[in-house]
Amino acid sequence: MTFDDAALTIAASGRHMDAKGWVPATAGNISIRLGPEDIAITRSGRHKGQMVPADVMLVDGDGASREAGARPSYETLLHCGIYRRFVEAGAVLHGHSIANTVLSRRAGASIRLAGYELLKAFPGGPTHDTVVDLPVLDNDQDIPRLQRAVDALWDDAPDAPPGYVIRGHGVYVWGADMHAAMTRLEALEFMLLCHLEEGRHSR
Ligand SMILES: CSCCC(=O)C(=O)COP(=O)(O)O
Ligand SMILES: [Zn+2]
Repeated sequence: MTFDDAALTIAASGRHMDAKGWVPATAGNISIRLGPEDIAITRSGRHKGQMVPADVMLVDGDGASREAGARPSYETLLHCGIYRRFVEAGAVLHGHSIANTVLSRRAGASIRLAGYELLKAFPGGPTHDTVVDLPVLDNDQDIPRLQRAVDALWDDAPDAPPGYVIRGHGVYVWGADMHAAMTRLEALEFMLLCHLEEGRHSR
């Protein structure tokens, strides 16, 4: 994929996430891996509902800007961490939905999703009859330190699902390409909303 194609895809994905209500204010960031050392990613502080291709820039595999003076997403190192760990990851999405924010504030170390048909969007077999324990990490403004915590989690749980939540902050999800990542994010946000609603009605 060329950088121009990636920028178009990322801009369209940002507008889609905004239409869903998952990226309020300037929340969220989005990337596509173009090669071993090239990642197209959203610039910091852009509103995802108004995204155009010029809101996307290039960084290297360590998150360093390839454009003099340009500022990539503050959370770029979290994207790099996913690409470094998972060779199959081709696109990463990060959003701040009400469901992932509220649920993560109440959760312990994970949010258990079980019995949902849409669990098929996650690895583990072509059935709803699986359980996904979505990891929840404490929020941290020190992004290198936060990435170290994510790496420690993956070291301990090599079968962790292709997503995690940062408490009171937002969700990270990835897939082989943008279509796969967005399908997974849509499935996950649907299940989290169901989980939230169930909690509300069982009180
Ligand atoms: C206003 S949201 C706070 C920052 C954040 O969590 C986020 O997702 C957006 O940061 P970026 O630097 O990618 O714009
Ligand atoms: Zn964020």
